[in-house]
Amino acid sequence: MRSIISCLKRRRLAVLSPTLRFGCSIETALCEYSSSSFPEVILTGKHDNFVGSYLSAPKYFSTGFSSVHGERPTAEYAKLRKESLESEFGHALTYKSKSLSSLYRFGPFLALYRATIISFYVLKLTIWRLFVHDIRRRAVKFRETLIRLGPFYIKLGQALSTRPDILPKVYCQELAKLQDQIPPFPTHVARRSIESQLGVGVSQVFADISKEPIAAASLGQVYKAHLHSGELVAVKVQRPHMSHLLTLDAMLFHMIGGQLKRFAKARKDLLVAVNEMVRHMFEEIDYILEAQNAERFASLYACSHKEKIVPGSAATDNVACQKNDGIKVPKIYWNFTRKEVLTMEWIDGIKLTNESRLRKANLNRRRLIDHGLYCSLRQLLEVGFFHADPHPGNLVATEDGALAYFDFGMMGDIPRHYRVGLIKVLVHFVNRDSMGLANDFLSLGFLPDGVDIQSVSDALQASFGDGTRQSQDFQGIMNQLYDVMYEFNFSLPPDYALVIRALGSLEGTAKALDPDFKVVESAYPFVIGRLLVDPTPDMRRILRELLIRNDGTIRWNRLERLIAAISQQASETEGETQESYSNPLGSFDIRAVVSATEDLLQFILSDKGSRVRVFLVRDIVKAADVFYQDEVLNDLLDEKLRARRLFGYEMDCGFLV
Ligand SMILES: Nc1ncnc2c1ncn2[C@@H]1O[C@H](COP(=O)(O)OP(=O)(O)OP(=O)(O)O)[C@@H](O)[C@H]1O
Repeated sequence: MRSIISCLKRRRLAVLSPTLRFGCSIETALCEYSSSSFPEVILTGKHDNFVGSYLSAPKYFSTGFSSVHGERPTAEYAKLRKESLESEFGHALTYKSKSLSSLYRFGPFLALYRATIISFYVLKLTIWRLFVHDIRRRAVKFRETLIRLGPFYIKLGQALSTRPDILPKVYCQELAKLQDQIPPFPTHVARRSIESQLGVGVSQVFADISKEPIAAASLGQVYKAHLHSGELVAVKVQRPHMSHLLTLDAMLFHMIGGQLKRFAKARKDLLVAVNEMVRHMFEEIDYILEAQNAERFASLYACSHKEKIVPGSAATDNVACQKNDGIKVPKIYWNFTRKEVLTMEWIDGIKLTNESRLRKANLNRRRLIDHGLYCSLRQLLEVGFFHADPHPGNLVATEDGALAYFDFGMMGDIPRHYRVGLIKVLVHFVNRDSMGLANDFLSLGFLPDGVDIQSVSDALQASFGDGTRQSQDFQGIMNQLYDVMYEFNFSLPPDYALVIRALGSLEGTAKALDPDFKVVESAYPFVIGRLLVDPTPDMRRILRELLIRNDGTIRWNRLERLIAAISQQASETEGETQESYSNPLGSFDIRAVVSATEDLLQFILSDKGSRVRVFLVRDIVKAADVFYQDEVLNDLLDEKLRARRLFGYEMDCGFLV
């Protein structure tokens, strides 16, 4: 409380008082603000007809005004953005004027009021914890408290659920249950918001709209409506005053967090992580950005893209596209979309958790899982732009067997070196190469510089245990890794936290269809495919690591699996398969295999491959020995069928004797 009062005295609560004046356009002003020297404090500007408040998060502003994913915004986007802002802030002096100006006039008191409420709940929780020592009960209470505290804290809890580097595992598991916990807000408020955002009456835009929301979520709720043209649409309307509420809570949280850091030995990176989460939250309440994300996602994944691999290139968006019905994304109606209202095509779907409806619709679950996993792996390992929250509420099956994605508010964009890093982690994990894994974690920034890498490797090696890990759940594997890494003060870079969230959500969703589903195992053929088709040096190095041990010996079992996968792919390509559909996960261009094999042979024949050649010759001699001494040879001589299976044609094996 003292800190709030001191901030009030120092007038750092700019959000609540019209301290800044400017005489330029809204965009220029906000851009200037974003690059101003203000710390993470809310900024308010008042200039005749403009009152606004924003968290000074430069990335947030840059997303909105100067760059979208590093590109200049399209003219259409900039126009919509401007309209949205003007409508938002214009209303400060129109129909919402009273409520908003009173909000600002009484701002400091509102902040104090809110701070009191938050303190009350925090105090209650702290006292309760003094009497309850069971960590699971504590975690449940923590989750319940977050729900009481509202959208900001619910979203924060959802984000924290993927951060076992910040919170204990039990808490993370409990917070993962935080979904759609807020009751819907009244429809008349939603209608008013639609009208104010679109600038016309609801009946002028929609021929009809459902009386009650079809779905309510933490930040908004969805209505079903018909346009006058007859098209069925979903209208997502944001909860009122969302940006103000989030801003206020974010600011108070930041202030309290700052003080906590001073008094308690809070982790240094905690506030950085929370700031990143808040940034994502602000992105989520910008439906124009969400609509853009949906279109980008559709253009990349709603049809099958064969990436043109440009050796060494970082850009992966240059894709050629063939139509594929496997993935669907709702089409955006830009004319009826603003910052707080999103109008999109209505997609009728069956929730993946609704087993009986899926069965009735005669949908092939295996196909749904494979397509979902294939799409997710392409997002994470191939293209980089990914849906960070594919939980069962955001993925539905359509009657024709496609998978539809909803909710593009939380998206991640990982650069190529991170994607390669992820593949390395997977391969080192499968190889149980603890030193490789430890080095990956260090180079990806999971571990602080100067960490004793040998100790990390030893701890990881010990955790590999009895060798059953490969078939474990992704969540199980992560939990085990976290347990090990916790000792070494590891922290997850925000992008990776999102990747892990995406994989965790995906596994949860797939498990709703198939309780035995394992992400890591199922992803393996895809990873192999990536390694084969991508001829860049780093990928070739990983392929070699997969097949050849550090000491130069060859992993024959892996090679055998690889050859089996290739021959299956070859037979599918030739149309020999009897299956009703071909699994996209193991599909790759057979020409790429030839090129990969050539590269591998070149390596073996090069100077660097001299050790491998020694082991190769040794293994061949050993194998020949087995042929001479074992019954295998007799079997071969006796059963020509076996010979045919081994060599592909009937032969006289006599020469071997
Ligand atoms: N285009 C659509 N067609 C049909 N139903 C939809 C559509 N878009 C959303 N829905 C329904 O509305 C629900 C909520 O939508 P969405 O997840 O986009 O909202 P949200 O406010 O972003 O939720 P969250 O709290 O998960 O961020 C979805 O789970 C889905 O059931």
